[in-house]
Amino acid sequence: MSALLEIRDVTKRFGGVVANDHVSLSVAKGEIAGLIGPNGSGKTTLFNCIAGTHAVDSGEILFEGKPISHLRTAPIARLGLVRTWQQTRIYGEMTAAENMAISARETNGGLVALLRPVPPATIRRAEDLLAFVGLHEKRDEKAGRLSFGQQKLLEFAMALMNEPKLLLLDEPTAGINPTLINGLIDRLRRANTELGVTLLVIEHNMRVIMNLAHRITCLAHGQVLAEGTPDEIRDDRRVLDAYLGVA
Ligand SMILES: Nc1ncnc2c1ncn2[C@@H]1O[C@H](COP(=O)(O)OP(=O)(O)OP(=O)(O)O)[C@@H](O)[C@H]1O
Repeated sequence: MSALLEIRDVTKRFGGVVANDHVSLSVAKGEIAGLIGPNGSGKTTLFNCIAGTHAVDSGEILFEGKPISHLRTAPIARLGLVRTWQQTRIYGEMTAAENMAISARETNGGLVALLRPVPPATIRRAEDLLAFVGLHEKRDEKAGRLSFGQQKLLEFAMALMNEPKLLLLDEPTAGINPTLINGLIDRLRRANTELGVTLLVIEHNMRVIMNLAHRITCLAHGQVLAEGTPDEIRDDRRVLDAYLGVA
């Protein structure tokens, strides 16, 4: 598998805090990669650097072989690299279907595009994706009335609207009840196998990430501590120590 995303020696500081300290990692096209590490180890900062929210202090980030570290969020999203957030970002007063339509437009022309009628192809894709995440029956319900787990599924469907090549998911299962978690894992896997979306997933739930990821990178103190298959990471003493605060 060729590298879709390559992070080369990236450092990001906030004043005296080195949040990412010479981090290198790559995500192959077609894989589900996991990113783990104790609180404050630099996972979200790395996502922000990749997605263009933060400028890196040094190092380089390549997407499909092209440098993207100088680009902002919107142009990066247009290249097919999209992220989701720990907190859901949906419009509660709009219906699920309207949220889907808006997410298609936000990366394709800004708020001005909202004034234009929704193209039939967008409506069809929104319907298909709502069905894909199991929310088709809720399409006309206000998004703010959906359960938290359903809102996360809606947000996932919204992220798929623009046919991302790489989706960065920040704690997709946080706050979701165990029954819905299994459904979400299934949808993430199917997005990977059926829709061809490569995934890079930050996850604190070890059961989820060990189950889902093909390969896992563990950060500690802003640095890459370990990298390997779920089995290798599970058996790595350094990873356990980092979580116990020993490393
Ligand atoms: N905007 C910011 N300004 C100042 N310091 C920051 C900022 N963002 C992150 N940090 C610091 O950078 C370090 C890494 O934080 P980051 O949020 O990336 O870790 P994390 O692994 O995502 O943590 P968590 O698992 O708790 O979300 C922490 O010391 C944090 O306090």
